[in-house]
Amino acid sequence: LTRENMQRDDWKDLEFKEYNFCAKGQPAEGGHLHPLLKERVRQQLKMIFLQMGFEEMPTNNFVESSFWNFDALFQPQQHPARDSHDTFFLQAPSTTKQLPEDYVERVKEIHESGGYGSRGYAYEWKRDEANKNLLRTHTTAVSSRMLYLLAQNSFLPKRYFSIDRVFRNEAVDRTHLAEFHQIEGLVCDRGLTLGDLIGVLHDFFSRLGMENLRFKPAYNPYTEPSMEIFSYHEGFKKWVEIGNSGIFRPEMLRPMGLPEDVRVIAWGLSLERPTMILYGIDNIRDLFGHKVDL
Ligand SMILES: COC[C@@H]1[C@H](c2ccc(C#Cc3ccccc3)cc2)[C@@H]2CN(C(=O)Nc3ccc(OC4CC4)cc3)C[C@@H](O)[C@@H](O)CN12
Repeated sequence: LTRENMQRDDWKDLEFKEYNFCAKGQPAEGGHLHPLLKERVRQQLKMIFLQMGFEEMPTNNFVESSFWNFDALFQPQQHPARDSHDTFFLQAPSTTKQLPEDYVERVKEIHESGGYGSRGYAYEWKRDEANKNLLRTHTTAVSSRMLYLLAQNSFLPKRYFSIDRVFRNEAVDRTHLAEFHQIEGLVCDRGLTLGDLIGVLHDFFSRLGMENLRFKPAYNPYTEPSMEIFSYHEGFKKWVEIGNSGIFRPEMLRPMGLPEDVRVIAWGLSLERPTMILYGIDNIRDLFGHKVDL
């Protein structure tokens, strides 16, 4: 039935089948409680950090330079996470302008030939690569900015946290979208050890109702040692991975100008995973409400 034969009235002698009032409508995609649900879990986590004496980091810049997101973290320029299959690079503005030049020089040095006891990566570090703007792939980019600032004045012990959106250029599926909220905590002080990291993890996760933790050796380019964190979930009767953690490497901290005996312990988890588990949601799309047709 076209608009023309509607206008020409010749629809009157056409045969129509009975209208089916029982036809199913379009499926109503994902519920829309999620911003409130996630916001409630986010506020609970913020309260936990504040009660533990942590200050919130300023995370209102989704756009970051590769320098702060990768190079400052001693993540080599040929690392796979840095290619456009895993990272959203910006076309405009494609490059960052202002970087602290003296610090950039020390970062170039530590990547190319090491220093402070490190061998470095022995490759030619390129400024153009560091200048590329991207959507931050982790809130650890904000942590590196905050630690650099800490080193600019006379060092004082600090506890920082952040809970904000991060972006990964990855295939989306039922439980993974191209973005999620990362939760990150860090403690910066003289002489911190792995024991302090394990202790602060027990303190933090016990406030989320997760008591018996287990730790597994892991790898991150910017932490050594690194540990995956597991907690036994009574409901599922199995060990659930609840986050990742580690001690930031000297190759990241020393070029910033932090004193040799200063250590930084840090950990991270996502906001979506706990929200899904705490509220029994099994499709991450219900949490975001994105109409992503796969
Ligand atoms: C690309 O995906 C990364 C994300 C996200 C993640 C992983 C690592 C970090 C980090 C870090 C880090 C490490 C060292 C120094 C600084 C930051 C942050 C987020 C979660 C981290 N994970 C995660 O959140 N799991 C989780 C957390 C809480 C929880 O609570 C329930 C009530 C019981 C349940 C589950 C672990 C896995 O889900 C993992 O498969 C997915 N991970």
